[in-house]
Amino acid sequence: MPLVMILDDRVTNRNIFAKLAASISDDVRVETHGDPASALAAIGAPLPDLVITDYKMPGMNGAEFVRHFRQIPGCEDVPVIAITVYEERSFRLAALEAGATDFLLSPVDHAEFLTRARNLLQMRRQALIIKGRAHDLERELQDSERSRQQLLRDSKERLAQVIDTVPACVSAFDRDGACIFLNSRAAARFDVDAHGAIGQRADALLGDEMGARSLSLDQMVFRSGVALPTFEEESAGQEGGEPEYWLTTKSPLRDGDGMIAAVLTSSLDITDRKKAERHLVHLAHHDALTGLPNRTFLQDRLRREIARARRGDRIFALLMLDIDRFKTVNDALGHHAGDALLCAVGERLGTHIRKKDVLARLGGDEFALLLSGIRNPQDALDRAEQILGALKQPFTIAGEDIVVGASIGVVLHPNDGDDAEDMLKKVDIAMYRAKAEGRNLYRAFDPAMMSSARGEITLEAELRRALANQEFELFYQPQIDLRTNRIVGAEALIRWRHPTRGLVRPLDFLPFAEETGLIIPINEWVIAQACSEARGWCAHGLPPLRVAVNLSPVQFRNRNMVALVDDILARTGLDPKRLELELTETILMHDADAVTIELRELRKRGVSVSIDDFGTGYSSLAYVKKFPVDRIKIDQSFVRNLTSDPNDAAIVRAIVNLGHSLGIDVIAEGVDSADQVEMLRAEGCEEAQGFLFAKPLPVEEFLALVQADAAVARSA
Ligand SMILES: Nc1nc2c(ncn2[C@@H]2O[C@@H]3COP(=O)(O)O[C@H]4[C@@H](O)[C@H](n5cnc6c(=O)[nH]c(N)nc65)O[C@@H]4COP(=O)(O)O[C@H]3[C@H]2O)c(=O)[nH]1
Repeated sequence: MPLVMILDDRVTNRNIFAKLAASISDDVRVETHGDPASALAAIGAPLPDLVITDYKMPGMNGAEFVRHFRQIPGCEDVPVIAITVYEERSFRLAALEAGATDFLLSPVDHAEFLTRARNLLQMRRQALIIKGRAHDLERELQDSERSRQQLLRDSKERLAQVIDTVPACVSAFDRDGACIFLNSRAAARFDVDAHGAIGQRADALLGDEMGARSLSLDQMVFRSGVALPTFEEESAGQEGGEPEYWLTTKSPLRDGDGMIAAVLTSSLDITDRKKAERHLVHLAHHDALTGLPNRTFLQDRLRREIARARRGDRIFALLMLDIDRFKTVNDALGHHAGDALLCAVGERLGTHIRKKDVLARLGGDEFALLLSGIRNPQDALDRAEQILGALKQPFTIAGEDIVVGASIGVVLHPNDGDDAEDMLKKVDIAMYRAKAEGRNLYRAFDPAMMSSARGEITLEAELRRALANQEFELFYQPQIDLRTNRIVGAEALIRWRHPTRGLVRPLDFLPFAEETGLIIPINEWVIAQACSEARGWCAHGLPPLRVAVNLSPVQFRNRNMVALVDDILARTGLDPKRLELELTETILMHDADAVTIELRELRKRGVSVSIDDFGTGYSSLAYVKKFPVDRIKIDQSFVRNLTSDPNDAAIVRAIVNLGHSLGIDVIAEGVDSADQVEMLRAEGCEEAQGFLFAKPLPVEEFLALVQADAAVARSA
């Protein structure tokens, strides 16, 4: 039953390590100690098979503890893992010299802890078997009546036979450094003949470096008379191949007089295990899609960076970034394109980091950058600016040029936090703020952001309450026929009359509603309310105006739109011809065939369909042919500079011509000047909507405007 001894002055660590060690196998026994002195005092039969000790402890550090431990009979070759936050060579050397077998860096990665501990326990078991066999042989040597010379020759042969059965390279060298035997594995490893090797020196057999190391360690055994603790060593691979790893034990071999005749070295090839261990550790720390470090890796490096920064006056920064419009690309071009975009973003970010920085993918479209050793806070902001610039350049994905951009949050250590979780939370808040403030920008964390971040947590609850308490209302923005100058329809635009914040605009809560799925009930309310109000307008003696409502991609994906619209039209009694659904290109591109079927059904009922924000999405202009639509809405970004930018004028002309060639009407949105109207009219654009005519208006004001318009029409 293997015994694992845990030594750590912190009770939390002790408990965690004890639990981990106990999970290695059912028969493992675990003993914990809080201070080195009591751990040393408690050592007796049975001896521990593995010791895991903290390095920094009050009273005695890890190196001193190991030194004392090694002096206890039987503990010379018990494997010891030292846990240290120090990566510096000097600490490692001190612990190695004192006899530690291996290291783990604090904070300890659980997967790494388990693999190391499991391997060392297994090695220990094998080492004990080898030791037992060597011991038997030694006894035979001592008991034998034959002459010492004869005895040595016989025993060498027997030793070779026994040792040949051991799954390790085993060799013995005498005091002069000459080989007295090699087992067959060692002979094969060193590419020599086992008999021909007898009498040769270690450096001739093992190569200069390994040979010299082996000889000097043998001398230590000759001098001390005790076995060396098991240690790991690395050797150059055969024929210049990958390096090989060994777990080596060296113990004295005594003759009949009790004199040390030779040193027995057994080396177990652990190369495959090392590789498997590294692979496992790699998998646990990397993202499968991009191959970049993952969140676990980042957290680990962040903790180390904090520990290191505490000891010096270093500052470092953590940047978290989220790809703007990633969801749109994913929805429009599919998951493969989304994956390709993430890999391309990862690669581009990779060209902007230095060797000591860490670039990680945290999941979804979120990446993080740990910038270590920056000189001042401005450095971090400059780097954020550079990254924004780099990500603004288009990516070519699936043959399309895609422009994305990013929102970046920045936190600094020690100013913004002194523990990893806290820093991650704050950088997330800063990034969220960058997103909320318009995307494609960076924001450094500011404590004032904490209160608004908490506000966002309650936003979901508030939106639910708003639905239940009917805090939403619809404003209407008139749509004008440019040929007659009459109001022919209106776009319904949602507003939230918040009990304390006043009137909230849609872009301040709709993106959040999209993320949480609350957009579905909200939009259902919008369609029902718009249909119900429009149905009532005729009672005011108004002409049968068209009413347009915006649909969200989420809503189209999750709902049977035909059934929903049928139900609302039946309930409100609105003539289907008066309802228009505004869709974005994203909705059309996603699952185009299914959307087309639904749109055909809706149009059969008389409902009309328009494409909103036309020209801003990914579809080529010709793509619109595929879809059953009645109207294209030219995005306001093209209308804004229509009279000053020839490119925008050309785009508007192309859209109008396209519409006409397909028999589709065109409406321009965001029209706010008479010059724009003139140009649109000259191009043949049928309708317009914008502040020039009216802003979105509360329903009563809108009705008053339409009544006035109708009066003008009557008097004309
Ligand atoms: N600068 C300028 N702006 C003009 C002008 N004319 C109209 N606008 C604004 O442009 C937006 C037009 O609506 P949209 O493109 O569908 O863009 C809408 C739409 O995408 C979304 N939205 C509004 N209501 C709903 C809704 O009920 N459901 C869904 N799914 N989305 C909605 O929110 C967006 C913003 O709505 P609003 O804030 O009401 O902003 C409106 C409107 O006030 C102009 O001449 N100049």
